[in-house]
Amino acid sequence: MTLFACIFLKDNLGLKSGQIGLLMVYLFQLFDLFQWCVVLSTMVENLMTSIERIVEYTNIPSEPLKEGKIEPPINWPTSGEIKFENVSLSYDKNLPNVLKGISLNINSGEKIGIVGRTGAGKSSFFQAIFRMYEPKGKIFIDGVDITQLSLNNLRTKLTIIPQEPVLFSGTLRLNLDPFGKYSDQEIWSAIESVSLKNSVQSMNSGLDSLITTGGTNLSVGQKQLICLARAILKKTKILIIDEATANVDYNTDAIIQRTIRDQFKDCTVLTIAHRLATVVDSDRILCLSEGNIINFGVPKELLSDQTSILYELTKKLSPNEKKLIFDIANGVKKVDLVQDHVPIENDFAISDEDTIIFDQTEQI
Ligand SMILES: Nc1ncnc2c1ncn2[C@@H]1O[C@H](COP(=O)(O)OP(=O)(O)OP(=O)(O)O)[C@@H](O)[C@H]1O
Repeated sequence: MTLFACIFLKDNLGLKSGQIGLLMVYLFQLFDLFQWCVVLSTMVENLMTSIERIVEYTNIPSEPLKEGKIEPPINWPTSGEIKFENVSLSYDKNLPNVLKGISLNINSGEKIGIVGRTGAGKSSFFQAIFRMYEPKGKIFIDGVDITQLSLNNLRTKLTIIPQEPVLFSGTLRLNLDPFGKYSDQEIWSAIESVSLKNSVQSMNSGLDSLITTGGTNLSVGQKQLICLARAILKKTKILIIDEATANVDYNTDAIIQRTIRDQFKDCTVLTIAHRLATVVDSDRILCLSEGNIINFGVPKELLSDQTSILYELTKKLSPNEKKLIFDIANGVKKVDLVQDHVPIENDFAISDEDTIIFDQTEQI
């Protein structure tokens, strides 16, 4: 438009050809500049959401991590017994209780599966143990009332493997041992326990290989195995698993379960799982519904009771899956029921930058 105006009005405006050329050059540069301004303003707008989030987070009152009424004994907990006495939990004082007066005893070293329909209160049960929200009633671990402990003392003594594995951008070593507490030998031993030793050894940088933010260069199963290695290193007397294997295939689930059985033999392990095969070989199953305990017993007995929640949950399964659940509960070894897995070692490859690149097929 400007070009045509210049050509047709050249004489009227008294412009020379050279001036028109110069005008066009500046005009094109200006277009680029405008485009770049639009790109930058959109980027700023997008990035401002991060600032908004930071401001929001800084306004959240921090938890009093160090304030506690009692100090636990050194090395607490040594046996991992858990006792709930009339425990209720509500997410806000204006909201109804999601755990309604729960009382139970979990013995030292017991493996407990927690099942129930969605919204039954399974995760809330864990929230109460970690005091993410303050529960009413009393929770004892090895005889110590955890509601009287500082959050720091409580949470450093428990380990959780959450549904979404948490990995940081940084080295593999940092992800396994963020506080630099363990020797290389201990870290390697944990890596070996989760079948990652050969893969990590084959990397140029070994433990110093890089993991991208959130572990985006790993599959879900691989991230879970790294989280499991981290839990093995920390090795607390109580391990809590919140649907950690919900998004992995049966074989990876079997590897994780087998590793947990081997490595946490003497620990109390509480596991929430929607996949019944994951928990039906537990010592006891806790069945929750609407924040109440409906059944708490040995899987085999619960499955023979047609009124139990566990039996009810098997009704939705295919005949093969149902048979698998009953077989496991009747003592057929779970690891024998899944196909041999493809070793995870095959899935690793290393780029020139020493970043760990995994096959994204999640076939471990
Ligand atoms: N942060 C929260 N704020 C308010 N209510 C919540 C919150 N988290 C959970 N709830 C409520 O607490 C109840 C129990 O939820 P919870 O997450 O413990 O159930 P769940 O058995 O773990 O379910 P799912 O299997 O779907 O994870 C539900 O009614 C839910 O709506």
